[in-house]
Amino acid sequence: MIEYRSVGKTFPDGTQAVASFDLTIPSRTTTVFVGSSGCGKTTLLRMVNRMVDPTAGQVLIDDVDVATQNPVALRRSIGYVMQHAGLLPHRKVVDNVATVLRLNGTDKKAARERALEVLRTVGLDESQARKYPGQLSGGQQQRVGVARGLATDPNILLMDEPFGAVDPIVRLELQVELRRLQTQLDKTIVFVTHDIDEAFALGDQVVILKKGGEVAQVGAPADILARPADDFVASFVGLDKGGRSLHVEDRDGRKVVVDASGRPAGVLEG
Ligand SMILES: Nc1ncnc2c1ncn2[C@@H]1O[C@H](COP(=O)(O)OP(=O)(O)OP(=O)(O)O)[C@@H](O)[C@H]1O
Repeated sequence: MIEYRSVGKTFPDGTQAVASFDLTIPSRTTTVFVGSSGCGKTTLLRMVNRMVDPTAGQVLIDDVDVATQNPVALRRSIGYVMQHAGLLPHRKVVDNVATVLRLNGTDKKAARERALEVLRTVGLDESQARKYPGQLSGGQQQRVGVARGLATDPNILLMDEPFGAVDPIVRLELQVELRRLQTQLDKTIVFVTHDIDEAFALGDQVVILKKGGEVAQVGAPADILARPADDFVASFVGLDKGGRSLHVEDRDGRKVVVDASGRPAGVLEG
């Protein structure tokens, strides 16, 4: 479990990124921070592994304040996946993944074996593992980024807009893949995005943020859609202009669900 208790962050230049933030993130679930640019998502995410230290309040992992932990050891014990995969271009894919393990003291052979195993988990084979990052597509590079985040089998995986730089179709594929991985691996995932559809697709718990890390609403996607807290949330999730409204039409005895613009979204069963 990760807990934010009255957490604030003011950067040395006086920018207040987060005013006062409280949240509990249950273990083995996916929590998504979603909000527009500059609302403090990345700052909040990075407080978990001490890439950013709060200037007020506490962040606790399983009841232990991260401020009491060695930052380097903490960072190595938590998976981190960033937007542009962040791979070393002159090192083969397998070595990019093995590097984290080597830093943790795993010997070379075991590190390579584990790297290949975790690359297989994210859908990459041995021939791709032997390539350099630049020889892979953007979507494949992101898979390598995820593999690297998972290499040490951390309990917590932090993901900062990991699918932001790939095209929409690959992005959907990666979302499906992450959901599959989550069922298989059971990690505590904290995921940052500014895309509400992505947040709803991935989050067990979705945290909609306003500027300064202010929480507009926290909840399961269906609950947010059913009961948006205010007009800001309704508009952010696309309820205000009928963007998500669906209705049922009878077509040859089948109940077809149709969106506001008349496009079919599916068929009602039962
Ligand atoms: N090192 C820093 N020094 C000063 N201000 C910072 C620093 N890092 C972030 N900020 C500011 O803090 C606020 C929150 O930034 P943060 O990156 O957490 O937002 P975000 O929601 O992740 O945005 P984006 O989606 O654009 O990445 C912004 O106003 C940003 O400019």
